Amino acid sequence: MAVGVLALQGSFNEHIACLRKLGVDAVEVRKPEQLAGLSGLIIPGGESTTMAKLAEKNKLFPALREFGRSGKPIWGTCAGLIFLADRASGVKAGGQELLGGLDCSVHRNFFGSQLNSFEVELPVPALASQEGGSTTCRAVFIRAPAIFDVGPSVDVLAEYPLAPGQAVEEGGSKKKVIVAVKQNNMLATAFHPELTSDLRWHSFFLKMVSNGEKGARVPGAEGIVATPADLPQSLSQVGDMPVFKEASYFSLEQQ
Ligand SMILES: NC(=O)CC[C@H](N)C(=O)O
Repeated sequence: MAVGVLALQGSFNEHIACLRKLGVDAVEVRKPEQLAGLSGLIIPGGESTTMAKLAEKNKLFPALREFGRSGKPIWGTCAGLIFLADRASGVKAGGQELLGGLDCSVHRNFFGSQLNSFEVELPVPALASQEGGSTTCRAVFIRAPAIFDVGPSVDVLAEYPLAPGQAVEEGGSKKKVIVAVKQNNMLATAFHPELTSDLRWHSFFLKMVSNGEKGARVPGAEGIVATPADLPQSLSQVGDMPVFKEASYFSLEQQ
């Protein structure tokens, strides 16, 4: 079983490393013909407008759409989520091409700029019930999008309760937004599991791939998502990952 990672720009190397840690053949995809023979595809985070331009330049859109239509699993993280969405707001002037297929409305930069990037311990009960382990995962949000609404065949796997006064681009009255979903053969997360050592999202996706997933619902996804009432305890902001602390420590030492 080989899984492709769209390798036009963004965090494709990190996804490939996670797949290899799980013993899966990972293939970099830059051209339409490289999709042949793959059982699943990851579209990484990065910058969705740039990624769309590069995909267009490499004539990838028809082959990517065909890949999704054939029922093969596709997982989009962050920019990859925007790519998969049927509807996107907050896009750059002139718009951007979307792959589509995922029945949701996404705001491209909901949480703001790079300076508004953050990490949280995010409640992920549906993931934990399938993969075991903690009922939260460390979620890294970098210039992250958010999902405002989803169609009836979409399972919501995680929600983010907005902190009071949290700076957002749109929808200031919202109490929570959706940050992880699954619809048939499509999985999407607004955050970056590939930047943490928790491999459960990759393992979750690989189960979709090995099941040749076409339309399964996530057992129990409905009604077990965290509510805003869980916020103080379960959604506390966490500090930078140790790797970031070390990097700043070394750069201070060298000055
Ligand atoms: N980390 C990310 O992938 C950020 C995505 C970014 N908001 C975009 O427009 O593509």
